[in-house]
Amino acid sequence: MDYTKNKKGALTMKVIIVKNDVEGGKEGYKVFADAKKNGAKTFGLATGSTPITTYQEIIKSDLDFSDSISINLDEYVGLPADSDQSYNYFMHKNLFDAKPFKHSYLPNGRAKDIEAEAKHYDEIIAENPIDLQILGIGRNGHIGFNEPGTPADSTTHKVALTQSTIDANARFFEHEEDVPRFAISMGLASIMQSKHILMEAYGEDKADAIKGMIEGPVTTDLPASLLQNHDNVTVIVDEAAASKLSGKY
Ligand SMILES: N[C@@H]1[C@@H](O)[C@H](O)[C@@H](COP(=O)(O)O)O[C@@H]1O
Repeated sequence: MDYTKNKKGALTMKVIIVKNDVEGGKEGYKVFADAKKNGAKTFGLATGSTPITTYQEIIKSDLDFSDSISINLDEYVGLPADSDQSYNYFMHKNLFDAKPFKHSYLPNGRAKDIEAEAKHYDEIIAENPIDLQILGIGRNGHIGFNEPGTPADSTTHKVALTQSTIDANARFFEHEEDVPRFAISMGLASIMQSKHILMEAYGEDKADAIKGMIEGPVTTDLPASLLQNHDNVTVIVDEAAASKLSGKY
């Protein structure tokens, strides 16, 4: 375990390398438990397969979020209301049904006016500053749905998903053409405002993105690399996702 230096030479990312996602979930749980103990009230949550083991550990525990707020990163745009592919559905199934929060916010991907919804979501984030934000990473280094090239000062916005993300997400859908082409996502600036960021990544197909995030240049071509300029980031990766790192951690 060690720290990596950002461009300013400050110690930033705490990198924890684990055997697999099950071990990672236990470490992730500890980060949530510590945050709660230290008075965190608002938790930024993520979907995807990555945070599931952390959510499972939280569910098994006696952590109580009934006095906490959750704010999710993103949601697909335009899925049918009853879709079991929505991130709203995912969060209920994987966390909220077992561990209800006082209030849980997700962007409304079925809003008529997505721009107005984005503005409303930024107001929610401003009123509830995020104490701990959990993140996964896309194979192209995206965080939330902030694809390469997203401006660093972006707030919540509508996103056209890249083909790489559509392909990666197709595994969750019956047909590739069912994968939504648009989403609404917190922006990079919104994510960077969180007091503490927990990034988790598992598997070899995340190795390039993790290498760029920790050891590459800070560039919006790989949005997660911006995290080098945040002063409180914990990274939990398995050996496969860490396999391309050249520094000692
Ligand atoms: N919007 C989500 C991201 O929040 C997530 O980090 C990424 C990786 O997903 P997975 O964890 O399944 O690899 O997928 C989607 O694009």
